[in-house]
Amino acid sequence: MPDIRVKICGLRSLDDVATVAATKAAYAGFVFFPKSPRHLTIPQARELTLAAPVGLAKVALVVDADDALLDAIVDAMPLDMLQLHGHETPERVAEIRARYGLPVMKAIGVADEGDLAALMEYSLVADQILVDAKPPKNAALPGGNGLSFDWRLVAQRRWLKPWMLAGGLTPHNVAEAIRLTNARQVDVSSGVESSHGVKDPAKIKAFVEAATQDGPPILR
Ligand SMILES: O=C(O)c1ccccc1N[C@@H]1O[C@H](COP(=O)(O)O)[C@@H](O)[C@H]1O
Repeated sequence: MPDIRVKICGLRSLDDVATVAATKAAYAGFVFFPKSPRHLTIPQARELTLAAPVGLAKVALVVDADDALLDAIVDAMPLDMLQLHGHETPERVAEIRARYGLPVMKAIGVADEGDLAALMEYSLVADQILVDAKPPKNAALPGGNGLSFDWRLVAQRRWLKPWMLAGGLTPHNVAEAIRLTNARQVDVSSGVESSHGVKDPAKIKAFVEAATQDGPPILR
């Protein structure tokens, strides 16, 4: 089986970073969105990103961020990617890519067939596409809600750029999600937490092992 690249999102402590760094996860995500229980201030995120090993890609997650916020984030810490999880237009994605010279991953919410056209549209301008569940109407968060979508909608599909599957993934369902969709990259936040916004080291380890087929089968 080809390598599966795993992103663990919403790290909030040095212990979280150490836990993720000790697994085969490829990416660590840091959230800059005040409404999120995973939100970090810039000094907090700087400390965590500096503690992360070079081989672990550090991703800053923002939601409709303006240049002032992005400037402050990018200037303060080492980053490998920007994740745009709001209503950024294709033009804004291109602008951010050009301004910061960092790879940009654009999140797209999927609920039905009608949402798939956006994946192709954004794959023209972003470096990666994050295929997430569409948040419920009036949800406080545009992602990180622990909700999945019908994976058959994206099963075996390809776009112009690498893509990552997200939304409601857990140590128990990630292997099946990969098998069904043929995703080569997966992203998780809620599914590796013991309570809202609090990461669980055992779940992180179990998730990475299940995704990379690197551990014992998970018994339910
Ligand atoms: O994690 C958050 O708090 C968050 C806030 C705002 C936008 C996105 C957020 N997380 C991303 O949402 C998806 C799915 O998360 P979950 O596994 O269903 O909880 C994932 O890409 C996170 O990076």
